[in-house]
Amino acid sequence: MQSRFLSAFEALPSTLQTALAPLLDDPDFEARLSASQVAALQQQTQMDADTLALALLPLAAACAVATVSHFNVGAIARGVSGAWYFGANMEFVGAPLQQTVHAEQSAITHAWLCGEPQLESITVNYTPCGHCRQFMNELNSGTAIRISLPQRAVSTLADYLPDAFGPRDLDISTFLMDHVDHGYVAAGDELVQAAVAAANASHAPYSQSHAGVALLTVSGSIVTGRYAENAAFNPSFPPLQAALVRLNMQGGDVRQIKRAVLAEAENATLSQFAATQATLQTFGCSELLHVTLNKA
Ligand SMILES: O=c1ccn([C@H]2C[C@H](O)[C@@H](CO)O2)c(=O)[nH]1
Ligand SMILES: [Zn+2]
Repeated sequence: MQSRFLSAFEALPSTLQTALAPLLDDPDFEARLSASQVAALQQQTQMDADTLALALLPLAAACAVATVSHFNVGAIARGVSGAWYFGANMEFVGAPLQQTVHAEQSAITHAWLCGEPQLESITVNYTPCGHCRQFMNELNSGTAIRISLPQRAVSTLADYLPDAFGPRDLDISTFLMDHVDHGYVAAGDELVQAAVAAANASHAPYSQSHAGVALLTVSGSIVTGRYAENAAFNPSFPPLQAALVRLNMQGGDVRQIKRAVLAEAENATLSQFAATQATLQTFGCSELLHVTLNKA
């Protein structure tokens, strides 16, 4: 079992420990559960889905990298496919606080990067902040997404974010997690192509400044992240942060990043380059290639 899970695992109810042990003992456990794994856990523990998700939260929170606040937030995004995706907050020493990843953003991005088409629920160990409520309002599940918290009745985003401002106010009809392919191409190696694929699936309906990041780790694996814009602009989630979420969920560490590629649409209004470069430098990575995307 990955060391980050050890103490949280030991504090779980014993029936849940028994049911989870084979999954967590897999060294390649990527902090997500397939629909059949969720069904098996429910069957073995006799817990309903909301109870099980709440019980699993300490494991999600154990993925937090809270080097500034030491406040671990965990979230579990539950997809319509039946799969569940862990998320946790990430803080970056040496970078501005604005680069922080919230647990809800982490779980949602994790689900999106794994190809989940839509979310049904999100379970979190603290009440979602205003920024996360706004971030969630970009989703294709709209304000119907269920929000489950410890010792609180399950409500929807509509309850947590009344009188919401969202994509529809700007006449946008493509929502976060909708399947898109922007059809860009660029020449380059495998890492470049991974960044191109990420940009092609990015959500930038407000600026059309589609962007994707690909990271190469010291162990040779590639992790990608897609840019996700928000109707209120500031809660937009940068492509580097998305890749860092995936890296963290896979058990990786920002200090393992060897080389990075940022792929951005040609003549875009916005650029992620300076921010991406600055944040990567705080991890000791100075190898960032900037690739321009053209329509095929
Ligand atoms: O909704 C919230 C509120 C806060 N945090 C994180 C951000 C930061 O890392 C820490 C302190 O705010 O908690 C979340 O992950 N989600
Ligand atoms: Zn938040």
